[in-house]
Amino acid sequence: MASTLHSFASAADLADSLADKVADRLSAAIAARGAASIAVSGGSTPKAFFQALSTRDIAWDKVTITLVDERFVPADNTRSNHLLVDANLLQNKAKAARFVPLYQPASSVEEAARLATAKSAEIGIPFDVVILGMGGDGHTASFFPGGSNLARALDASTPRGVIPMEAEGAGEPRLTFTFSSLDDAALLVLHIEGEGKKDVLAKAEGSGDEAEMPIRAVLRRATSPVEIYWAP
Ligand SMILES: O=C1O[C@H](COP(=O)(O)O)[C@@H](O)[C@H](O)[C@H]1O
Repeated sequence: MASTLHSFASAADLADSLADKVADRLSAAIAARGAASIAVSGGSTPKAFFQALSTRDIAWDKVTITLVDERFVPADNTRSNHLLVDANLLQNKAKAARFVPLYQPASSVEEAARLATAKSAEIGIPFDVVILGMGGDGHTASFFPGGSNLARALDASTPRGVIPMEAEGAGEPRLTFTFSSLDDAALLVLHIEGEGKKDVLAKAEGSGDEAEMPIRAVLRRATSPVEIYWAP
């Protein structure tokens, strides 16, 4: 499916524009079905966007927020994506939203993935909005090059749900939604910032294996068009 690049003069401009776009999509879903869902990424990039989105005037009590991926760490760990969402998105007007965490206090990441799959199954599918990020190694969600479960995660026939992932570049074991859970979102966004990420994107858009740069799976095979949001 084709992708469209939206470039902005600054990260602040991008955050505002993306927040407006996402808020419009969530409001449209609420108008149509009485509920809306969004799966967001962690990492360093989405903070300003989260803060902008949290102020938008929509019926947040009808919105379910989850993460596209998470570290297998509790929510008070500084590396938790849940902590980032708590501090920056579940604030202001968005405080009224329901949050479904991927981390579960289980004895193994495999068990946590099973529990997270069961909990997230209550969220309507497909997601109304998915916001992906991308690492300098070409990973997105927790689809890491060399990841223990990468082939399963990227296989379009793997059912929707959350699976475990371990990889050298990932630090802790991870929990990630599968490709099939994310690629058909009504609004599918890849949010990246900086010249370095633009170069990584250009490389990913070239030829080469998906396993080498897993973002390629999204750019090449997502059912929905990919809206790429970039600022320097
Ligand atoms: O590990 C992760 O990294 C990616 C990219 O993060 P960034 O810090 O380079 O913006 C992120 O999309 C993913 O959700 C996160 O778990």
